[in-house]
Amino acid sequence: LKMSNYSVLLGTNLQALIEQAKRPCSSAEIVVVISNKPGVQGLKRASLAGIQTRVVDHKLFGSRAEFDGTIDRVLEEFGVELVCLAGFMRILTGTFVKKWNGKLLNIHPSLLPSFKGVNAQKQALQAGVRVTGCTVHFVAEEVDAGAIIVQEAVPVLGSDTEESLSDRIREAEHRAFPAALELVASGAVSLGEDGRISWKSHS
Ligand SMILES: Nc1nc2ccc(CNc3ccc(C(=O)NCCCC(=O)O)cc3)cc2c(=O)[nH]1
Repeated sequence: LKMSNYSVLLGTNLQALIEQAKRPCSSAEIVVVISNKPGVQGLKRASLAGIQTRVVDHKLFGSRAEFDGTIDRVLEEFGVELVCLAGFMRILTGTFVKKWNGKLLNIHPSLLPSFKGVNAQKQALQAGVRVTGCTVHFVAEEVDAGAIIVQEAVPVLGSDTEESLSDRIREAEHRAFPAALELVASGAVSLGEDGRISWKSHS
C-alpha cells in the first residue's frame, strides 16, 4: 500500500471522533459510519463502538451522481445533521456539496491553501517548508478550498521522512478534527451566507 493510502485505511481520525463524541461534554453523537470501501479498519472501529455501519461501494455505481445520491439517502435515513469526511477519498458532486453546504467537514494534512490534493505531506517535504500541519475545513465544490475551521501547525524536522512527518501531522489531526467537530456541532462556528466562517462569539 502507498504510505498515504495505508494511513487512510487505519481509520485513526474516525477513532478520534468516536472518542470525542463519547465524552459527556460533547455536542455530537455519531449515528452512522459510511465507507465507500468494504472491510476497512474504520468499519471495525465503528462496530466495536456500537455504531451502525453502511458500505456504499463506489465501484458498483454507474455515475458519481448515483453514488452520491445513495450516500445522501443513507444520511437522511439516519437523520444525520453533520457529516465528517475521515479518509473519504472520493470527490463529491456539486449537487451533494450544495445540499450539505455548511454541514460537511473534511480534514487535510497540510496548512491549506498550501499543498492541496493528494500526498500533501510529500509536497511539504519537497517544498522544504519548516512548518506544515493540518486543516479542518467546510467542504466546498472546489477540492480543498472550503472555509477553514481549525488549523494546527506541526514542525518539519531535518531528519523527517514522509512517514515520520505523516505520523506527527496525524497526532495534530487527532486534536484538530474533534475540536472542529465540537465547534460546529455546538453552533459556536458556522458557515456564513457569504461562504465565510462565522463565529458566534466573535464581534
Ligand atoms: N467537492 C469536493 N469533494 C470532496 C471529497 C473528498 C474530499 C476529501 N479530500 C480529498 C482530496 C483529494 C482527493 C482526490 O483528488 N482523490 C483522487 C481522485 C478520486 C476521485 O476521482 O474521486 C480525494 C479526497 C474533499 C472534497 C472537496 O474539497 N470538495
